[in-house]
Amino acid sequence: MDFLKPDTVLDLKNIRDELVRMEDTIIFNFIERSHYPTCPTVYRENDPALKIPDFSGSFLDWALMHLEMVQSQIRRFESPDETPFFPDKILAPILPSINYPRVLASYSPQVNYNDKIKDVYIKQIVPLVSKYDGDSWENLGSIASRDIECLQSLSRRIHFGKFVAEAKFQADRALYSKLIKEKDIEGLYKSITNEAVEEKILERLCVKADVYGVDPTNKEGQRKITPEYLVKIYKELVIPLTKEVEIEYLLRRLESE
Ligand SMILES: O=C(O)C(=O)C[C@]1(C(=O)O)C=C[C@@H](O)C=C1
Repeated sequence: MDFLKPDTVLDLKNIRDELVRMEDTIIFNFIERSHYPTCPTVYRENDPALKIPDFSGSFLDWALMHLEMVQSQIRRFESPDETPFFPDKILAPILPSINYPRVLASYSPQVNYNDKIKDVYIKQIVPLVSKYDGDSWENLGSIASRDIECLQSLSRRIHFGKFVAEAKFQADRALYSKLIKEKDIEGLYKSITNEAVEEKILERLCVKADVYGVDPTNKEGQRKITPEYLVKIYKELVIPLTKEVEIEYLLRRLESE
């Protein structure tokens, strides 16, 4: 899909194809993270053993915030599919602006689930994907770097819910306008849910985890990722959060009419 061509961005088939491609990015980012232990020091706020000058927060927050500041200067957050974890810290680009045509409602940047995504990642995903429970002082920088890759790919996937929601809204304005006016959250969940699509995703993830998670020339070797926990992460976290983004986006959609 091409963000300079709105028609390609709001085509549900293109959106779903892009979500499928993102599965590979997310799986390979989990595999990279799986070489390291949990390393709680990376996530502990204001750890006395890891003092960071002039900063309140965790080592991961420090690294992510500074990376986002640089990435904002090279236009990362001008792209409508990117959502910053530190929206108050992003800087003006040093490159000329691209002026993407607007495809999402103007309030869309305010639909930001990154705090929740970071919390869920640290508490629920890191323990599942890590090699073992423990610290690794010599790898703090590598682990934070892998975490940032995991977080940014999860954030992009989950916030893609905004494109899905906009495409669905435009495909049936009458139905969605009625549900939004009535604040019928249950009705909205029902109409955005497509169980067949969800099942297909989970089936495909099982196969991908099976194939990508182990050296194909040594199937008895160590598994870096298992179908069980990949399906669990998608079923219990990624898909539900994508739907939350869709609902929050839709509930405000009539503001933009
Ligand atoms: O593809 C859609 O229609 C979506 O809304 C996205 C998604 C997902 O997160 O993958 C979420 C809800 C649907 O039940 C199916 C899939």
